[in-house]
Amino acid sequence: MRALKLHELSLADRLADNAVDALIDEADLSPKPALVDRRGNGAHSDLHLGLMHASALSLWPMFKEMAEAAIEFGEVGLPLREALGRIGREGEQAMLTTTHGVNTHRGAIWALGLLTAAAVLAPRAVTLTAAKLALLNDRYAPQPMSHGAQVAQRYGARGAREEAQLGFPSVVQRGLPQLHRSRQQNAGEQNARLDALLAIMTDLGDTCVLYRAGPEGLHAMQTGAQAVLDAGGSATLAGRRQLHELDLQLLALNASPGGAADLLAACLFIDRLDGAF
Ligand SMILES: CC(C)(COP(=O)(O)OP(=O)(O)OC[C@H]1O[C@@H](n2cnc3c(N)ncnc32)[C@H](O[C@H]2O[C@H](COP(=O)(O)OP(=O)(O)OP(=O)(O)O)[C@@H](O)[C@H]2O)[C@@H]1O)[C@@H](O)C(=O)NCCC(=O)NCCS
Ligand SMILES: Nc1ncnc2[nH]cnc12
Repeated sequence: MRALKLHELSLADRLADNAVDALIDEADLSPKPALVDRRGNGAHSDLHLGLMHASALSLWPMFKEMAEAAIEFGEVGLPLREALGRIGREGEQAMLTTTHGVNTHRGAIWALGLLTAAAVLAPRAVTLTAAKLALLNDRYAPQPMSHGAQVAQRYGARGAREEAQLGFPSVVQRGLPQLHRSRQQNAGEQNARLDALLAIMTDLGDTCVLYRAGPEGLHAMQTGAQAVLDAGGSATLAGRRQLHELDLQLLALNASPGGAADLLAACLFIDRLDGAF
């Protein structure tokens, strides 16, 4: 049978491929501090790499449906926002069925879902358009006392919702510039991605870390990530030593930067967007 060429796939197909590839590349990237990677489960007892892959693949139809909804509605507005909310909730159910109830990618569904729709509407202004969608209030969204909501109440933390509503500052101001800088310095692609993750961690109010390890854990994540970059980044021996220290410290605190991992996937998605059009 003749293989399909890239341009014969629909835009929705290509964006769904891009989103799932970003999730798989994030999961595979190693060594990530306290996160699931090729080495092991990090700070998680209920996650492993195979589950992260299965979860990512289970989300492909959801990302395609989100892109198709954006094509159908054609503009930022409440009808599209509420369609994305419904599709996202169904996607979460598909994820939970695949993982037998483990939350692998809730934050990623939110961030990459908004970015996928935004990439259809305004490929040159993706984060701004995603922010406009995130600012609209989905009347059908349940208001559970999520981990994010609990730490927002306890510490006044800015979580996944605000990150999107502000246009993903951790991605635009930290992750993507570091990814490009490290590539320019010939760090190698895997080291450049690790550096991008670390740059996101230096400033993020990651509600996963706050929920599991409180402000002490968040401080350890932010200062430890900065120390790796200050030592020269993941491509250098001194940076690798600091990265190992950070891994040990976060594991001891049970502090998994799951929010930062999702935002690295968002970086990789945006970085590859040119190839999807
Ligand atoms: C608006 C929502 C994002 C809901 O947000 P909220 O903060 O209320 O809910 P949470 O359930 O806490 O999920 C937010 C997830 O976002 C990631 N995250 C954390 N901090 C940030 C941040 N500062 N910026 C961006 N993203 C962030 C994070 O996801 C990752 O961690 C997950 C594991 O977390 P958790 O469940 O807490 O897990 P553990 O500690 O491991 O649990 P136990 O071991 O104790 O069991 C993992 O999934 C990563 O993805 C946060 O978890 C949005 O979700 C929403 O409204 N959804 C409804 C439907 C919808 O509209 N969908 C999208 C349409 S486009
Ligand atoms: N690699 C990873 N490990 C743990 N939690 C995550 N959430 C998203 N990616 C993750």
